[in-house]
Amino acid sequence: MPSLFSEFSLKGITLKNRIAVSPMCQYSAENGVPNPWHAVHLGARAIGGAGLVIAEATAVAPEGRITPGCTGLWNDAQADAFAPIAAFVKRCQAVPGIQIGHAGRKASANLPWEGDDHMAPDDERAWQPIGPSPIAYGDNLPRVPLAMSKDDIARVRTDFVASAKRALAAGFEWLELHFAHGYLGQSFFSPIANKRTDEYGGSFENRIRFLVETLAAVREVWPERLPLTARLGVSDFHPEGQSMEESVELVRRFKRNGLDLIDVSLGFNSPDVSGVPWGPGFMVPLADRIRREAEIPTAAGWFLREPQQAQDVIANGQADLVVLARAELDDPHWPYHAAKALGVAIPHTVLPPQYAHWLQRS
Ligand SMILES: NC(=O)C1=CN(Cc2ccccc2)CCC1
Repeated sequence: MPSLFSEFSLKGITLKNRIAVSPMCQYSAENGVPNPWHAVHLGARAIGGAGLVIAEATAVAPEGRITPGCTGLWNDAQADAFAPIAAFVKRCQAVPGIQIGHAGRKASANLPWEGDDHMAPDDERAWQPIGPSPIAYGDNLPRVPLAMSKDDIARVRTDFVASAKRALAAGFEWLELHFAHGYLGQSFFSPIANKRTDEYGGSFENRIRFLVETLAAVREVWPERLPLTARLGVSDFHPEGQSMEESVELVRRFKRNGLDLIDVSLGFNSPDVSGVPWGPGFMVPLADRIRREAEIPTAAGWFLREPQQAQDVIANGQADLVVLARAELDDPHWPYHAAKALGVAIPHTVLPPQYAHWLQRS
């Protein structure tokens, strides 16, 4: 049995395979409420055989959305709308996960296919982005964020806690804190975005404070038996970005504060991505390093598409899970097709009986 299709147990949860559907923004919600689009988007990939299906970056507060189309868990109506979606994913023997986050200075943007840029400040849909410092991301996201007060920081931390409780109530069994891609959590860690002179900026200890405090607060309400994870940009591949040494140490602190797995990604704190070594599996070596040096289960993503490539990541012990995004948009049955490609004995068992009993017939 290829290791890509081996089980993975973490706390009280067991994944039937190592394939995770990445949290992918659908920009299809109104007032943050998921709808049939989200049910079919996530449900189709649960049917397709992934072991873990993670719902998109879901805002802990209205101003934490990337765009007006993003989902939220800042109220109970949103949680109620997520419940049948989580239940369906579970019915397909996949684990229902959700990523919660705050877009920080990247918030208040147009949908990617409607500009992918900050909405004009006088756009009736727009709102004021907030962040660690009054420093704009730049390029397509030029708005200068309002520097957060200590009260703002405390409020957003409690928003994360409240959203985690709603995720639990909705039936999610895997929680991922969004601390990557230049959004709020990532930006506090980044020397590029965070120029604060109080205890939330400057030194490494100060720049990780928001992330560690938020993780610790969420851990207190997220059941011990369920995995609490985080997606972290471990590098910006940028001279002014945080070092890998700092990222390894931050993950060690996360682990000490109850993190069960780290999903390794990019920082995206600067529009200058000229240093990023784009290419097949280019983040796998960094995930491998985090896994070994912080001694924590790890998920690896970015440009993973071929079955053998994904199989090698797991078989070589470079990560415990592979996270697929575009590969799963391209093919919701990617796990089934990978099982066939990798010679799994009865590949159709990757699919639910409604499909398998026909596909097993020649
Ligand atoms: N919610 C997220 O984490 C998103 C991540 N993205 C990946 C990405 C970021 C930067 C460049 C390419 C792709 C696209 C937009 C939404």
